[in-house]
Amino acid sequence: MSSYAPSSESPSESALSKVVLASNNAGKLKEFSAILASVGMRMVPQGELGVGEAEEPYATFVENALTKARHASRHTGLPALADDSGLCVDCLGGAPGVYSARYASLDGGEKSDAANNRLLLQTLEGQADRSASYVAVLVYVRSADDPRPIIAEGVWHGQIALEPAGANGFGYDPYFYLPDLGRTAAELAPEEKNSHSHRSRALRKLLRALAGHDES
Ligand SMILES: O=c1nc[nH]c2c1ncn2[C@H]1C[C@H](O)[C@@H](COP(=O)(O)OP(=O)(O)OP(=O)(O)O)O1
Ligand SMILES: [Mg+2]
Repeated sequence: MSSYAPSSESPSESALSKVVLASNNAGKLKEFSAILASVGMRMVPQGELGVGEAEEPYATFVENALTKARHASRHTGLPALADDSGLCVDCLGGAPGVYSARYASLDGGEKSDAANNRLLLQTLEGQADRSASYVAVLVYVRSADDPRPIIAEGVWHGQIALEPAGANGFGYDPYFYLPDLGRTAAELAPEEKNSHSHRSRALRKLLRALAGHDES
């Protein structure tokens, strides 16, 4: 099937279906496509267009997301949307934060969700304050050198659980406990996670900003 919308679809659909989603994370891609589908939109994952990973050398989510978006746009000639996200733990001063994907590997371990979760649990052993937030910063560029990127941030507060629970989601989700919901993010159905998550909050803000952008 073509990645591009047929001309019979709405203007927003045909415009956004020519946007590259600048991520190779299968968990993020699933969440983005479900949220976008719920508002009748789709974007093309960069992998479908042969775009590989961008470097993420910066200490802020926004700079990394901007670099990923510019990279995907440069390689495809299309507008691009990127997500840089992570888990910020209060008693660790916001770590692992932008380094969440590399948390264990920066400590000599492997680069995997399992190793990251093991290190997190070990680091928080005996810690009473286990409050944490997921943060997602999304950046949209119309071209690789767009001088006016659109930026949106979403935050989701929770607690780091003592034991993992649930098999949905990805990354730190089995340990990200939501006191209000009484479950971890990995115990939520995908549509429940998408109605609460940092990523969905940021994406809804971004879509609103995008809709109003050319008028402002
Ligand atoms: O909803 C989430 N549920 C669980 N974990 C999450 C979530 N959101 C971010 N995270 C964690 C996973 C990874 O350790 C890091 C993102 O790192 P980040 O560099 O943005 O993504 P990535 O390298 O996996 O994919 P890509 O850069 O291609 O988008 O934060
Ligand atoms: Mg990454």
